[in-house]
Amino acid sequence: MENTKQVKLILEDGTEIEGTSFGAFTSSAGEVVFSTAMTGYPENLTDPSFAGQILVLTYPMVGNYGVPGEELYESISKIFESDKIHIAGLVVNYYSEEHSHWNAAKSLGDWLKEYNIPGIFGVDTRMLTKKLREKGAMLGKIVAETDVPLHDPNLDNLVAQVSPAGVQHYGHGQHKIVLVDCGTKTNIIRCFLERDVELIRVPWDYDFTTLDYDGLFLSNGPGDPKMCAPTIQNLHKALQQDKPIFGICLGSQLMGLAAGGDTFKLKYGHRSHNQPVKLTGTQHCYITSQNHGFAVDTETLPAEWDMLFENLNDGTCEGIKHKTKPFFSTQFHPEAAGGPQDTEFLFDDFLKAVVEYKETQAK
Ligand SMILES: NC(=O)CC[C@H](N)C(=O)O
Repeated sequence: MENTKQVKLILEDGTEIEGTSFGAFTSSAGEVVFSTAMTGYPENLTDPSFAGQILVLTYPMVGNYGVPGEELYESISKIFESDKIHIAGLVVNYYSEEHSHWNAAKSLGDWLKEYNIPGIFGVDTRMLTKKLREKGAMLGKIVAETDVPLHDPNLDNLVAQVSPAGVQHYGHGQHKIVLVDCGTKTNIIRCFLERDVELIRVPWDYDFTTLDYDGLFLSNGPGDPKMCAPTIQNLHKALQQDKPIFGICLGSQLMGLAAGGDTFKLKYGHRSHNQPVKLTGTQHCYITSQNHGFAVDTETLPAEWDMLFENLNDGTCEGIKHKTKPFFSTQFHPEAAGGPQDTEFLFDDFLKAVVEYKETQAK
């Protein structure tokens, strides 16, 4: 065994669990959250929405397919959801040191080491998940040699930390889409570039209302949506117009806040690849990929807005929609990566709304 150093996972309620270190032998604090997805750790670890979080995976064997090598397409990763690991730490039951997969370039442990992120294995992650479900998401820390204080990442402006510094352009399609990057997953960019789009990717606090565009997209991102005051202000202005707007995850929460509604923190969040959501007014259920700890409080939405999707596990809001204007959002991830791709058609619905908007403008 390459590394048999012991480390501890300590939760804010006093729970202490001993395990073995893999990845970087260092200490780290964050919010402890769990995902019940069975695969997809390369995607999860690079999803910027996980910034500040110690991720517990309930699937018992992790690392067996290693980590793929990077490949770029027009400066965008073809493989990962951003250009680095964002989690604060990783907690697994069995870490498989021997990996084997046709596109593996390195082990999960070596990849974590590259970014100085600690992992702990030998933890009963299902017991831990039951605890997090009963008590709710908790702060915690992985402690190696030196202790660190607990830290609540939801008090930080994590979006400002993961959003890009400048504006970038991609694609040469017919429809000009502004993507407000609050920590976007690259598969959202890939989903747009597979369609007839020119993408203008702007930072979270950029005043996009001054730009010439046909449709506005609001990305996913880490932390409490209420930290994004400048984005909410700009979005509020965009809501006064008629140009189509689509938001995913944090983008959905920002849409709710800009519309005048409120958001709240869920007891333990939704993180998995099999979350059932119902399209309001129908009996259609979609199985979706999710990663969120906050949600829009539908009770607080103004009269012009409706819930678009409902989570069939806990009844919470999985998306909202304006009753008359082409504005809609999903709390889940239609771009998947990882997870089911059943709702990718929502990108087409958005672009259809863009085409319709442009046709009415041309009349
Ligand atoms: N994936 C996301 O965009 C997550 C949004 C927000 N940070 C939440 O946890 O609810």
